[in-house]
Amino acid sequence: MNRDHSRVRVLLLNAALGPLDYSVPEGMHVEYGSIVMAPLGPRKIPGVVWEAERFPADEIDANKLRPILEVRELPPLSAPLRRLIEWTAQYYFASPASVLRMVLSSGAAFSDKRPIVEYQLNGNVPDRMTPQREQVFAKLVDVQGTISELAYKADVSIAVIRGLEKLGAFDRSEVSAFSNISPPQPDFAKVDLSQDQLAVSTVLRDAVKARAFKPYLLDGVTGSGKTEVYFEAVAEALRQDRQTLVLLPEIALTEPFLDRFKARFGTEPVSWHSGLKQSERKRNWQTLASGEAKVVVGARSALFLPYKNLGLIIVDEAHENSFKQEDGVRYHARDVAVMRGLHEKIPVVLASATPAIESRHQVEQGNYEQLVLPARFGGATMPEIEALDLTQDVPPKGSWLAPTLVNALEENLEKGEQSLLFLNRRGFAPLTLCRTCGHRIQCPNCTAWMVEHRLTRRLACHHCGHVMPQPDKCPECEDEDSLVACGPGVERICDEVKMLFPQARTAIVTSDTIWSPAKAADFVHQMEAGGIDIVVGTQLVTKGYHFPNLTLVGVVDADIGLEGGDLRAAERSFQQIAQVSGRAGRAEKPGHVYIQTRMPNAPVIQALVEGDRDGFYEAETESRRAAGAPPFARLAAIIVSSEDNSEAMETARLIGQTAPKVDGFNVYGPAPAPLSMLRGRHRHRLLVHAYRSVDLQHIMREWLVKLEWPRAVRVGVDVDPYSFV
Ligand SMILES: Nc1ncnc2c1ncn2[C@@H]1O[C@H](COP(=O)(O)OP(=O)(O)OP(=O)(O)O)[C@@H](O)[C@H]1O
Ligand SMILES: [Zn+2]
Repeated sequence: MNRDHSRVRVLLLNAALGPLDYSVPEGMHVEYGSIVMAPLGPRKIPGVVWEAERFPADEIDANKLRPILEVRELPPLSAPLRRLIEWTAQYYFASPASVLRMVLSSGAAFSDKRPIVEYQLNGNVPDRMTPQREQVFAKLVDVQGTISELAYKADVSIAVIRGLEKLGAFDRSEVSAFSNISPPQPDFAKVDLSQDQLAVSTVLRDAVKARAFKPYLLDGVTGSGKTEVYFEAVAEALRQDRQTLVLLPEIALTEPFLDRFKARFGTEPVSWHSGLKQSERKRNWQTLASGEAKVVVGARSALFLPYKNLGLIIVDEAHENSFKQEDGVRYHARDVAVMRGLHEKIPVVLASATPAIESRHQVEQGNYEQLVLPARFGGATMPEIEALDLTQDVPPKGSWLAPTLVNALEENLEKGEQSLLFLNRRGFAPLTLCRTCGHRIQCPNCTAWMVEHRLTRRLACHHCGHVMPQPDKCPECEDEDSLVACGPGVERICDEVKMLFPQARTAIVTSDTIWSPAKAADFVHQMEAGGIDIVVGTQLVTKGYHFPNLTLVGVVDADIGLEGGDLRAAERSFQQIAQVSGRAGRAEKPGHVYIQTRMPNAPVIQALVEGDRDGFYEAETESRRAAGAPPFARLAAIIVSSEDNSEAMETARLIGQTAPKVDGFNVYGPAPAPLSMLRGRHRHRLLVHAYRSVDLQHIMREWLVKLEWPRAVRVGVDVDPYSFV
């Protein structure tokens, strides 16, 4: 038999191993992209058949090859997807297996078609109650899920759920991982587009028909109808019987999106995010791989899924930094989306009211086409924006809202209109301090203060998740009643609002309160029904939402974002404040925005007040150009960490000392990271700066591959970094 047919290279789902060769037993059919099960030692692990020339590996003697055990009944991964996996691994210094893991989404691909058993409380209460059991009954009202999902949702151990199951507290039901879904209809509800909208949607529809790679920057002010416009492109993809992927930055935004999609297309799209149940995850994976799911809306991880015939990718709120993944494979979903478009030969639409400077630069370079929606839909006006100088308009002692803002809130309440206060800080207070000895309560695992969460009576580290009960005396000097909360978080602002306006109905919106799409849906419905007067929220409320009766926005502290100042600080502040301002006055009633600041003359604040977006962008772009910062050059961070500080330091020093000397390629550091301890690991950073003319990946690979460091040291590379801590 011809050796080439009996031997294949397989990329295994194991990040520690390179690809391995296997033999193909007679009668088994495999092709490139086939998903197979292969033996590895005593185990059996999944993998994908790959072109051998793309992953060099040691040639093993044909008679030593072990046979592939089975080919899964799943569509083979397409060539464009295989190229995307290779590109992502190469560009971001990740192992191909760790990218493959996102494609196969671990368990989701390997459904064995057995029905999944889910449980739901049935009202039977056991004779003996324990605190954990109480918790189950409190938290699992109307919740259905597998044993482990229920344990997770109730925050108890699996044993507690199992115990209750034995006592008959649950009803069980079998759910199939497979079901028929009715496809969205392109002409379910027609919308009349404005002239501007029509012009843009025509370009996008033609792009979908053209079936060619082309990136677009859909640049439209808040409330201009970007969603409405890209829906026309989705409709065209549906007519062409091709799939669409819509990426959203936050799972909290999926629920309102589903409603809106359903109103336009008659049925909900398939969703993909971390909040899915295992049964849903399996079903959704299978349906998008089979082509049955026509439209998928999801968080960044949806980008790597094996769509059968993708025809369009939309990245909504494309400027959002949450598209950058900060652990595992450190990729930027916006950028990988464009690469996927290139490989699949389809259009990619980046939609935003405040595009990233990187995206604008691509337009200037002629790589992306810009499509502009200059005005709000239906004659709604842009809100009036005013800066409040906190040094002049001083909040009373111990409070945070300036008198002018308080008056505005009061008037808005009287008018029966809704208000939103924005502060990008979860919890009650960012720091707890002892008045007697000056001790500050720090996380034991991180260089970070513990943040007080008064609603749950705990202190929490926002970096590693460590929590401790709220202490009643200073852990250092043991003085009682000496601990004070310093600075405000959203909970504290909400307390202030309640003191000022006891009659007002308030809501706190952060990832602590809105942690699932269902919670987000509750919030949206309450807002729409007029059940909330004043919302206090973090960046979670700044984007996407459309509440016609919301007319007042207060930015509690516009200066926070500029502290610490990495290269995008000003841009990010501008985007955040412009986005949150964009929630005000989106329908008939005009909106008003107050920005509290100590620096009313800062360029960011000035640009916001004057509505001079383009002026701000131009100045910011010029300063990036002058500084040789991205997008005019490229950066890569090297993060060295270990539980042993001297090991980490030595490795970082070794990396620094061996840095290659290449024109246009410079290495800065090492230096202790600003977050010098994270999850118990000491961290040191180096920063690589390279001009676009040099091949950063190639130089770095050649350099790092030759070095060795102790096993316990981790060296991570973050290409195009967004975080510098
Ligand atoms: N042609 C139209 N016909 C009817 N309603 C429209 C039309 N265009 C936009 N709208 C409505 O105007 C509101 C704002 O539109 P949309 O949410 O799409 O704006 P956006 O540009 O995505 O805003 P943002 O960037 O602030 O999220 C929505 O309620 C939308 O349904
Ligand atoms: Zn911590």
